[in-house]
Amino acid sequence: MTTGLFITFEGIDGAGKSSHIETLARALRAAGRSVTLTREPGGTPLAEKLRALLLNDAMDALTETLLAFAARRDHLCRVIGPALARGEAVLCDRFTDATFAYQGAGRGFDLRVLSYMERLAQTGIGLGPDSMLEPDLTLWFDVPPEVAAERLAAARAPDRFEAQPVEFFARVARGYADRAAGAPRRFARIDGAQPREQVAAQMLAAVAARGWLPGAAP
Ligand SMILES: Nc1ncnc2c1ncn2[C@@H]1O[C@H](COP(=O)(O)OP(=O)(O)OP(=O)(O)O)[C@@H](O)[C@H]1O
Ligand SMILES: Cc1cn([C@H]2C[C@H](O)[C@@H](COP(=O)(O)O)O2)c(=O)[nH]c1=O
Repeated sequence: MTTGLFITFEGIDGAGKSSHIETLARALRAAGRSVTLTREPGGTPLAEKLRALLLNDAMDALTETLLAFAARRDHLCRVIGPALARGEAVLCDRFTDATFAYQGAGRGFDLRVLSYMERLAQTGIGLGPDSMLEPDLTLWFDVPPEVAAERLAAARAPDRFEAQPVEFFARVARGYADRAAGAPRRFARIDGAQPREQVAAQMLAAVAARGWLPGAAP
């Protein structure tokens, strides 16, 4: 039985997820929670090796998908599941919605196969043999692809995904919108195009609205 809190951060590259995850960690710690901060692909020694392959080596969409789910399974078994069982808040920079957005909407990989793999990878982690573990909340940083591209161009050398054209990110953004429409209670849309302080305020309000931070009544 899991007793913790599982919050994921999603959005296209350059949306501002990584800039805000630490802010939420600090707020939750100040509210008395133990926090595990982690990311996908990655979060374990094995998954970090798979991340390096996924971000740097050329491969087809099926190979990307298999690597993403292999990394996720190891991460769930070794880090996320145990932290939730200890009652911690797990803040994860990307999770399965990224696979639906990037490999599904971005690359055109079959969404029904992704749904099957999602169930396979996320079942048997803390909740009992037949229950699929899902985030309690997904903070979706929604930013127009052109804005994200401008930010990234100013920030760093691109990896294999960040080097994709703006049309790819327009498809990925639609993929996130579709996932959000399919799970409106789990998703909170954050307008990531706002200045940082306003983005942080939206994020904290979304968590407080669920009763996990002081400030807003659930
Ligand atoms: N609200 C904002 N306004 C302007 N610039 C921002 C904002 N949020 C983040 N940035 C800047 O945009 C760039 C990308 O931000 P960040 O790395 O947090 O995005 P990300 O969503 O984690 O991207 P990736 O998924 O590619 O790692 C950074 O240079 C960051 O400083
Ligand atoms: C989990 C996951 C990630 N990706 C892509 C999305 C990003 O371009 C990179 C991760 O880089 P970040 O700077 O940490 O955001 O990987 C993917 O294609 N599929 C996935 O399942």
